Amino acid sequence: MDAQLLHDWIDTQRWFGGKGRPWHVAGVEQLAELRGDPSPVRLVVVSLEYDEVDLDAAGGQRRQQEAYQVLASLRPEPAEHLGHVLIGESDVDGRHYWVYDGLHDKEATPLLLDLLKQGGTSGTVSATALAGVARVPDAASTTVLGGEQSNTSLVFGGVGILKAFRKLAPGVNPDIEVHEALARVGCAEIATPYAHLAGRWHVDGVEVEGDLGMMQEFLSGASGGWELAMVSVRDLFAEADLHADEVGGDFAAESCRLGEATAKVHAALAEALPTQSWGSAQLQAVADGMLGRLREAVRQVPALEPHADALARKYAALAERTDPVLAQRIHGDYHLGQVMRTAQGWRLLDFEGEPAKGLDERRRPDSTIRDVAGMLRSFDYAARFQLMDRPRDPQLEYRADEWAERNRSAFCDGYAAASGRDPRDDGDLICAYEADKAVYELIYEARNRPGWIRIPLGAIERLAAPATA
Ligand SMILES: Nc1ncnc2c1ncn2[C@@H]1O[C@H](COP(=O)(O)OP(=O)(O)O)[C@@H](O)[C@H]1O
Ligand SMILES: O=P(O)(O)O[C@H]1O[C@H](CO)[C@@H](O[C@H]2O[C@H](CO)[C@@H](O)[C@H](O)[C@H]2O)[C@H](O)[C@H]1O
Repeated sequence: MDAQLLHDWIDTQRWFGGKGRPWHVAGVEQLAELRGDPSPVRLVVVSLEYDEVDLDAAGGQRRQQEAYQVLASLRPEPAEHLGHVLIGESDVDGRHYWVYDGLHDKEATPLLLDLLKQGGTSGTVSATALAGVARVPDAASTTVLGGEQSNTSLVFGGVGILKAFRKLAPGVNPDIEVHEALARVGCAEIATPYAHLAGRWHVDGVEVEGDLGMMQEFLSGASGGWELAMVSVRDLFAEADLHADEVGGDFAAESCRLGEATAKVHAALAEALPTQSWGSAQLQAVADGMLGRLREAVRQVPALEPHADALARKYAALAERTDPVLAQRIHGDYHLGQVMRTAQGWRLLDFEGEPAKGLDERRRPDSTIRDVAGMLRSFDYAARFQLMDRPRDPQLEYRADEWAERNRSAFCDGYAAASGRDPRDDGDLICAYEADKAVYELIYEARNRPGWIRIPLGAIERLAAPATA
């Protein structure tokens, strides 16, 4: 397939993380042909290389490489209904095709479903079917989820959802690993995993193996945590003379239940996967990592500079802690967009960890306080998001503070009730992890949504301010 065509298409996709940096296609490798003539469907890995040269630890020059998954649906005739997902026209194996993004092609996606349901292999792709996949109907209709996603998710027959990973990495994908481990210990606060896909491709001439996708139970009728929080804040702003606990859409009881569900998942993770006890050396390493991210963020967002010393002191306090910290597998990128409320309770989604981190780092044990801090930051985001496009209004800002505080506190209450340990008792940890998350968000917003930078910057100003008696 034509490399320039793939380049120009990938460069415009929401799931492509390298926008704005020059890069080129280094190779296109076919892993499997799911259907042959006359309209082949091929699962390919596009390897790309960034043009800028980095220095590696030994001072050598190297270029960063990445691999992306594409399901290419090759049609000998143009398909008008797929015009919005056309990759382009290309000559392949001596024939002319219109090439489409097969994950959006309802004639191509059933081939993936068949493979997932049957298990077994096709080319270098292997499918592992788990118990629940039998519930997905054979002739399932497919819907592609819209929205801001780092991957592409397909809903089959309203019963199963397949997340096809776009950016691939050799090794075990944490989302699959964690879902399987949690299902094994009977954790109820997740969507049951149904099947997964792995494949083999080459990096620098060496064959590697990695995960391509996971199918799990589709939580039908569930509502997203972020959307529910938005409704609650909207109701509060509509009656700004009332307190957060007086309006109909009060969210505190849900936040408390979310805290409980979070604590249960943390307990299940500690049961299912290895844990560590961190002493001062490990805490120093964590503080160093946070400091490194802070320095990088100051380089990218100069408005952070005046607060950098104060944040660095919070990280130093973490390293001075004398009590050991239990480290275990955690969610890693926890926020209101990663949880859904079903009729039975909250469910946690997407255990992939922070997309910007490498796979090894994402699989490393960490303090559960990283997740708690992530969700506390998310309550702050939810409270302030609807103030973004309005003229400044001190009354609404006051209400937003109140909403954030009420729900942050309810979440910690729920977490404490279910775990027997109140996260607020670990003030030094919470403070350092919350600051680190806000710094991550600052970089994320600068790259993706510059208009939102005020939210994490405001949090950093508050966290950096000297404590008042
Ligand atoms: N099991 C599920 N049931 C219903 N909806 C889901 C399920 N998993 C994910 N979703 C929906 O898809 C969105 C993106 O899923 P997520 O796993 O976070 O993907 P990504 O890693 O691409 O961000 C979620 O916010 C949710 O709306
Ligand atoms: O869900 P992803 O794994 O893609 O996470 C990334 O994008 C999130 C935004 O969609 C980002 O979350 C930040 O914005 C949220 C509101 O949109 C807010 O609830 C979160 O608290 C805030 O961190 C996330 O950080 C990023 O990794």
